[in-house]
Amino acid sequence: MSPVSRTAPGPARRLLPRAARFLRSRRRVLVRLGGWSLLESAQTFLVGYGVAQALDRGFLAGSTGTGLAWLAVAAAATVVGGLAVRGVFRGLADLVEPLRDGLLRRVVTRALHGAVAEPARADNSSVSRLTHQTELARDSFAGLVLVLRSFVFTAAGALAGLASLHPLLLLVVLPPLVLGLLLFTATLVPMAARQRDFLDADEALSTGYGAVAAGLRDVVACGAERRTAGEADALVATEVEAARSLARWAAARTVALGVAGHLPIVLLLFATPWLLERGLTAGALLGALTYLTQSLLPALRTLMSALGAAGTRLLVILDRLVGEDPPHGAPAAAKSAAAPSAALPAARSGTVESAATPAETPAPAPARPAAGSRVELRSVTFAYGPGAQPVLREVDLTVEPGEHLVVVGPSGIGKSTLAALVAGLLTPGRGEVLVDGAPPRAAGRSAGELARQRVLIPQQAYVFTGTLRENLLYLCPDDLSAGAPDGTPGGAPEAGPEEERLAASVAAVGLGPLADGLGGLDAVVDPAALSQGERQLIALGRAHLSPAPLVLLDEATCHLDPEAEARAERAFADRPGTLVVIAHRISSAHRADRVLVMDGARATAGSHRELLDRSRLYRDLVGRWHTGREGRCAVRPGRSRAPA
Ligand SMILES: Nc1ncnc2c1ncn2[C@@H]1O[C@H](COP(=O)(O)OP(=O)(O)OP(=O)(O)O)[C@@H](O)[C@H]1O
Repeated sequence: MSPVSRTAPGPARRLLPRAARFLRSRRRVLVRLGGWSLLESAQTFLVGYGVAQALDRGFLAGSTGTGLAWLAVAAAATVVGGLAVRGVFRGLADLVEPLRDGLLRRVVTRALHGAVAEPARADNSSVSRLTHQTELARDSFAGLVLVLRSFVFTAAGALAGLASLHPLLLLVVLPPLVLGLLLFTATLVPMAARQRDFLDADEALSTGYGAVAAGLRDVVACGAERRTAGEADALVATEVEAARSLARWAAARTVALGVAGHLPIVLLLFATPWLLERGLTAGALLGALTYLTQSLLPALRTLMSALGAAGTRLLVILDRLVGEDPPHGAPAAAKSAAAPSAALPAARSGTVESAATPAETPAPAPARPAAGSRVELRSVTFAYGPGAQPVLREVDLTVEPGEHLVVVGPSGIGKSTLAALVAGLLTPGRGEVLVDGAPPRAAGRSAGELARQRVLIPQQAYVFTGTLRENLLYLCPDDLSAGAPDGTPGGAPEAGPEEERLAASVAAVGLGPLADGLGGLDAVVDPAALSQGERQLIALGRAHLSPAPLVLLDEATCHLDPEAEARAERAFADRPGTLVVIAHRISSAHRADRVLVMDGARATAGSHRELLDRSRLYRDLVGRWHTGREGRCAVRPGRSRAPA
């Protein structure tokens, strides 16, 4: 029924021995619960029996007093039932809390063992197991004990009552009841399997989306959008199919509920003339209906829905908490869900083409940037929402190929927005942005081609777990990244012109000491262990090596000290290509061919000297920078738009 169903021994069979052990060790609690529950049987019996006697011996026999007395018996039975419930709840805690404690102990032990075995690998799912899943298990178990026990004792009381009123009543009521119960029982195991499939598919989907979200920059930068979307679609389709399959079994369960829960009443009414002919009294008929409608069938319905929902949930959760230890907490399907990121290692190692779909295969690109791109903004207006004030209004700008432009302006004026527009991450509301005569996101241009056309390094530099070499060659074509003799990307290469270029870029941006400290280019980098400045150096090295003729540095050196920043910027100025720097320090402006001052609606361009004469805002900014009131990274979480 489902493509994700299993043939391995089901969770029920795996858990049964443990459940039996758990219950055996709590015999006394069970006996106490049984004792209180017997009172519930008595209550059920007395309610139906009292109603029948009230009618036959009292009201129909002309003795109102007797009738009322029997009704009083039925009412008293209800009070006794209340006492029984109180006792049951007391006993319940003694059964349920040990289960929860045991589960918690097991989860903590497993998490600690996992952490000791693999310290670098955090098992975050333990938190969910410790809190949400153990609570769910406890609540579901408590609900099931209550409902199951109540059904057994209520059914015993009701069936005894029916038999005492007229044995033939059992003949009418029992067959549909048993048939419905059998049907229901038959759905239990497949339903649990479907529930498990659904949970697995759901976990796989969220793991998959998590992986995609974490690797979005890689996906966009490497042109793997279609492939990633295809993999995400497959995960969604699996979950849809699992949900459909679950719904089909839920429908089968509804049929079982109809047979067991409604057919006995219909049959009883249908068989009434036949029963009356065989000595059934009106009181007994009313008593039988009371048993069915007030006790037996409500208990059955509660049992079925509780077993259906809480039961299957409990089975699945318990299996997860106490079942076989998965390699490190993740279910099999969840691991396969990491599939979208499978595209990433190839992409990360620099083989951009290997990550792109055939339709998106980028055209061969020069290994070194050409003279540079020409960037034009023609009357560009951009706002972040339909009703929002434009951040840029009617901005015109031309950056010539090979030019080095520095953009300055007060915080929040739109400098990063400008960079994102040029990089093609945003599209202007009005006007046009052209890079070498075409919009960066021109129709037909793949993400891979876009990555070869320009590099944008934001403040929050992106470094991934992999070797330093892989990080640096991430945006390079194959000729440089496939340096290993066997062509294995990222392998230890032989010295050659490409290796020299790699070394030259490392030296140019000032990455040498960091590379040495890490253990060389083939040392594995742990992003979390790097400082922000170190991450920026690696991202700068990556941009420097890329063949893109346009480099956009959006405060990409803000965590470097002034000397390191100057060195990195010099490296980019010396690199062929067009360079646009969103300035972090005014010293950047001194090094530029031209400076663009953004001032709300206006943007003025000129050399540093010219702007000191012409722009009051520029003079202010220079003054502020010199007095040290500017120059910190203004990272705003959640606003990063740029793949590095
Ligand atoms: N994703 C976004 N959604 C809505 N508004 C945004 C978004 N990103 C930026 N803005 C707003 O657009 C304006 C310009 O932001 P932008 O980041 O381009 O300025 P900036 O000059 O680069 O600032 P800073 O120097 O502080 O980095 C700001 O008012 C900012 O709050």
